[in-house]
Amino acid sequence: MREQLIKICGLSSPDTMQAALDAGATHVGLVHYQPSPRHIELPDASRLRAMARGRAKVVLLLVNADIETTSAAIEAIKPEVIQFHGTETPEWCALVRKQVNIEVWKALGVKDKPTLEKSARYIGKVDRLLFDAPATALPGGNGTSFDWSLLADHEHTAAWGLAGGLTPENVADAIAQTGAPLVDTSSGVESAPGIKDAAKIAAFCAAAKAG
Ligand SMILES: O=C(O)c1ccccc1NCC(=O)[C@H](O)[C@H](O)COP(=O)(O)O
Repeated sequence: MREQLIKICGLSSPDTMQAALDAGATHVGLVHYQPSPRHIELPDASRLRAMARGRAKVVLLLVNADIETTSAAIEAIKPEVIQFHGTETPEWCALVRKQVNIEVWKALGVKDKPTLEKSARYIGKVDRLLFDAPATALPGGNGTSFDWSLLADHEHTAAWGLAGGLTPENVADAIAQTGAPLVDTSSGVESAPGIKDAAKIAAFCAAAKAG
């Protein structure tokens, strides 16, 4: 039976990292992007990274980071995955993937069919596409969903995941509707922006596994 992949994104404290690991998250996201309420500095990120070693894959989340920031973050965190969540080009993603030999994901905001089809330019350049809601106040982490029916007849030719407004209450339905092999949440498991809630994390993971 296929394992449901579950990413809890925007973790920034040891207790909620522990909650995500104990709940069975397969991926844990660390946001290194100053404007985000989930931004984590590299020393703290490195300490959370150590907690996850051998239990879940650490996803370093960057948004249009320059080479120095990208290099420093990779060196400090040594993630299993880098998720680019800005306007990074397929060429940039492929270059980083080749240079550092780390799994690379590209997040894309799905507005309509054309934007979904444009994701094809990343095929072969990244390891996974993450279909998220379009950027609003932030490039991601806005707690808003996109129209999942847009995925109904989309031919997935690469590994992919679903993000945007997923909660313990709707994640099973999202999986049933889309067949998403990976689900990703940030706002939906928080009590306030940037404040992760251990009970919501557990509920999300349980619902996703049951989905
Ligand atoms: O989480 C953030 O604060 C964030 C900020 C800037 C870019 C990306 C960000 N999050 C990336 C993610 O993968 C989120 O989990 C994804 O966008 C879904 O967020 P949400 O709708 O809040 O569940």
